[in-house]
Amino acid sequence: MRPAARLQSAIELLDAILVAAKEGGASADQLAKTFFAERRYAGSKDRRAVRELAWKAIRRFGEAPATARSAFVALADEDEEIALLFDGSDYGPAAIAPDELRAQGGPLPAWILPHFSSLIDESERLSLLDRAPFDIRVNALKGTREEVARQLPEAEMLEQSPFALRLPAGFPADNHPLFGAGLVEVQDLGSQLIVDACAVAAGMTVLDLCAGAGGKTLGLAAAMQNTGKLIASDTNRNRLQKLQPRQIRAGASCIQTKLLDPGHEIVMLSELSGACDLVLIDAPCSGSGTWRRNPETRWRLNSKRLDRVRAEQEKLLNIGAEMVAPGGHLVYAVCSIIADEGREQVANFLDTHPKWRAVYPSIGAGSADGVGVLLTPNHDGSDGFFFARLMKL
Ligand SMILES: C[S@@+](CC[C@H](N)C(=O)[O-])C[C@H]1O[C@@H](n2cnc3c(N)ncnc32)[C@H](O)[C@@H]1O
Repeated sequence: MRPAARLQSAIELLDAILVAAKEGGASADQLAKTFFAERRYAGSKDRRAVRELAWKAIRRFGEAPATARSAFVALADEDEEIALLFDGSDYGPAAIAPDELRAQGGPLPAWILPHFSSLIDESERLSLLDRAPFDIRVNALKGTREEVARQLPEAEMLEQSPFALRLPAGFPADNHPLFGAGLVEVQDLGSQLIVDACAVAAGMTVLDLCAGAGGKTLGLAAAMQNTGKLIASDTNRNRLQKLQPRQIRAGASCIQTKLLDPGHEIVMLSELSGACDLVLIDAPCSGSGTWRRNPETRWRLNSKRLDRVRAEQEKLLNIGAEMVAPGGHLVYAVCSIIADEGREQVANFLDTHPKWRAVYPSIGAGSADGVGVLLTPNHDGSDGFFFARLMKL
């Protein structure tokens, strides 16, 4: 494909991403896969170039542009290489008219800025849309970090967490034997630090209430040395089903999964009521801490959705709290840098639950945000997360 044709394809892909963001359709990654599957004539270099252009536009505009073309026309004002591609040639985009609509605004949605934690300064804001690094967690049930690092000479050992390694972006993980053998899992440093904050030990009874596909559950199983009772629950069958092959690969046999009916969680978990040493609530959230990885999710967030996830988080805190044994702990986590989902959510829980206290987690990263910890891309080199460790008296 000629460069102008690549730009025209990027405009078409971005239009599909804009429609999906508006209507709650497939993710940008999924749409890109379908887009290229339907255009077999595009070679791997074309696909990479089209994707890079589309993602450049996604990262550049915090609020959804009216059309993909308006985004690229605005980008052309800032980047001469893009401007030259509006050449009106066959398969390329038409030349830009002087009065054409241009997308406006900065890389972050203006409405969200007042909601950020007060720790999000200008340097953090600039880092929120950087390219995310590629981190892995070594599965201590199968090997040591040193052994894995010897097999991955390009890996950097991350000092903040005991099993974390960082690989160069674009590392071909898919067919690597270490992944197939369950020796390593792809997992951002921030997620690994949340597992560290759980401070679980062999033989404990642990509930991972919002386990999803079990990224953190597998880390917990390794920290528990595959002993004790580890229940992974979720209301989403598809996500929870993905845990099974990962669990087998990782050799984590102490995990039991439990599919929950929304609205009936407490009854369905009644055998764990007041019995858990640790409950992890990795709650659904705005995802504002992972915009580096999924920048188009900025276009899906609005104040109504934010209110909905906050209410869901409050409900989950109450469910999780019910399951903790006296003297046991609850770790509440969100991949968000929005104060209402993090610091304020936990402050509200403590105000309304007098038998609970916050305990500052001893981990090697983050900044204190209220009684919890905020991890941020610039300060910690991880995705953005808030988490707090609470004890039931
Ligand atoms: C942030 S994701 C969890 C990610 C997962 N812990 C991991 O490490 O990959 C939040 C999860 O909460 C689940 N969820 C939402 N409402 C729930 C509820 N009422 N009870 C349990 N899980 C719920 C969602 O289905 C989703 O999988």
